[in-house]
Amino acid sequence: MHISDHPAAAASFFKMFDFTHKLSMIIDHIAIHNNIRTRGVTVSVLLAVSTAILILACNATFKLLRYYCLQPWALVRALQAQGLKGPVPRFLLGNISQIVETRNEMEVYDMEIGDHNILSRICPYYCQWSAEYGKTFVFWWGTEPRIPATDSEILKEILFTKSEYFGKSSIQLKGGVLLLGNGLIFANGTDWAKRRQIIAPAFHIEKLKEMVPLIVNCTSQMLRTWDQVLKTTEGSVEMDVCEQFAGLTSDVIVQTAFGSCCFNNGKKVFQLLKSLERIYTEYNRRIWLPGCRFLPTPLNREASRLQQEMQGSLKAIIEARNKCDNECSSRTNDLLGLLLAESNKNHIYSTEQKFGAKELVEECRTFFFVGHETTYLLLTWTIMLLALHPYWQEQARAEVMEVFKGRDPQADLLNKLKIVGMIFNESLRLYPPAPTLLRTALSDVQVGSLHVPKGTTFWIPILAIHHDPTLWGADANEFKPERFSESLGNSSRHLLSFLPFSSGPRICVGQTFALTEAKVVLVMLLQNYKFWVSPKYRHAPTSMITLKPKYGMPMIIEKV
Ligand code: HEM
Repeated sequence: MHISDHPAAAASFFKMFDFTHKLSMIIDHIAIHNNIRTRGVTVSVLLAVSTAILILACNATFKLLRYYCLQPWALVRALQAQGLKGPVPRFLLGNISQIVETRNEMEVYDMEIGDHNILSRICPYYCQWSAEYGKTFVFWWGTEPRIPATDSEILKEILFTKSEYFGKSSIQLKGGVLLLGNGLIFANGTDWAKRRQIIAPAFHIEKLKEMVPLIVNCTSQMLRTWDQVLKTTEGSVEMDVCEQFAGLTSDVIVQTAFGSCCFNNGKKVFQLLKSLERIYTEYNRRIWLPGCRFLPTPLNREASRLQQEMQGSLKAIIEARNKCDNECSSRTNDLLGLLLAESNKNHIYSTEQKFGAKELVEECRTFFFVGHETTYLLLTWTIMLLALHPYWQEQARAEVMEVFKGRDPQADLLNKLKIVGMIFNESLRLYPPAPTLLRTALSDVQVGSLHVPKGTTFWIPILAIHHDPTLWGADANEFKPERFSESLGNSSRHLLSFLPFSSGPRICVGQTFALTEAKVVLVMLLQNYKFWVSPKYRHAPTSMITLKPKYGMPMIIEKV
């Protein structure tokens, strides 16, 4: 256990240091008056240091004991007293080992291509436990109790009516910060409200419209390279579209959110994120005891080196943007422009709400990750579904041809794409890029008939909700875009059955950005190419933070 792993222990260390100093001065005073000295080192110093070490050790032990034993034990009792059952947790690990083992077992095999019943593969532990204990049970992620929430009335309370009682826990922060950064996505309370207020204007619909030509430009560059490859082959080519879309969406987020002067450093950040993702995957395959991540193992050392390089590249982006020429400074309303303006302000906010250089770096890191990862996955799964369903591929192409008549996509016409919208919704339902959500009670709160103690987390399995036959019908695992023929607002179906972007005040801030980008790219793809699934494709969806195809998405591509 490292001292920095536990902020409270770190604080007590510094208090103790101060205390040692004062104690040593008092004892020194007594020692000098009584003439007690041993080889130049006063007895007082030795006495004070050993007393301080003892007190420090007791204090830290008590805090660790409270954090890892007493608090979880109190939570177990409070939840059990209300009749909540669940799998038996192990000391410190909770049910992590069962989760990791069942997931690894399922991933040994590939699925049939065209089989969209992926819940039992992605969340096998949930299927097993919900069959055994019913809809509401409790399992443990380390020392954090997690209660699945799928009922719409409960979801309404967590995400809307009582959302202020919920936030992100320190365990979630520790798990995700490696990739996602400690930005808006992990903030709580007034800190979250302040950050959201600064960031939201960058995603205003009018701002997004200005970004469409930039997205068209980035997509054209990708398609030019595809055309060049196609010229050298006999009319068709095989390509891993997952890799292609990852590159494209990273170019788009750098250009639209950070400015063109950041391009090279932006590329570097994405390479580093890719390496960090490999490490994160490796971390998730193992079972970790608290503090293990601070041991100097080769994996931990590599993670720390990459983290440092990442901080360096992000700082370079911020410096470059600060010095940037007119091209960038005219776009002060993009994401980085807004963040820089905020951090350059003379702050009237309390230290807690301060938006300084550190916050700026972390926020940029969040946007680098979430700004491209989820959108390239939406595009990847959508192309797979269209390749498997030529009827819908043709319907979508016909609509695109009718609306744009072969021209580049324009912002004002994008909302005329009804069929394309239905296809994206159905793709987000079957393959939600963010398959689960977590909401931790920041104080005691009543939810439905449950008294939820502070520290309890609701685990919202978006994937399970989206595949639930009681909500979506017996054909819930089939690709049927016609389900979304009514607009979502008019649909009689409960809004909380479809949560790809979450809902309530913490709904994805980049939702419209992502859908605008995805539409522009899909329009340009359908105008130019036809898609078939390659015989090399292995259907093996896997989930770490996001839901992705384990072995990429090789596709056969042909000119229209
Ligand atoms: C298909 C694409 C996307 C999907 C499916 C998606 C999904 C989500 C979900 C489910 C959440 C809630 C997470 C939670 O509360 O734990 C979320 C939050 C967030 N998303 Fe997205 N997202 C997408 C694209 C984007 C893009 C393009 C950006 C930015 C450019 C973005 C930025 C964010 C941020 C900053 C949050 C945190 C919001 C807050 O807590 O106030 N997302 N997203």
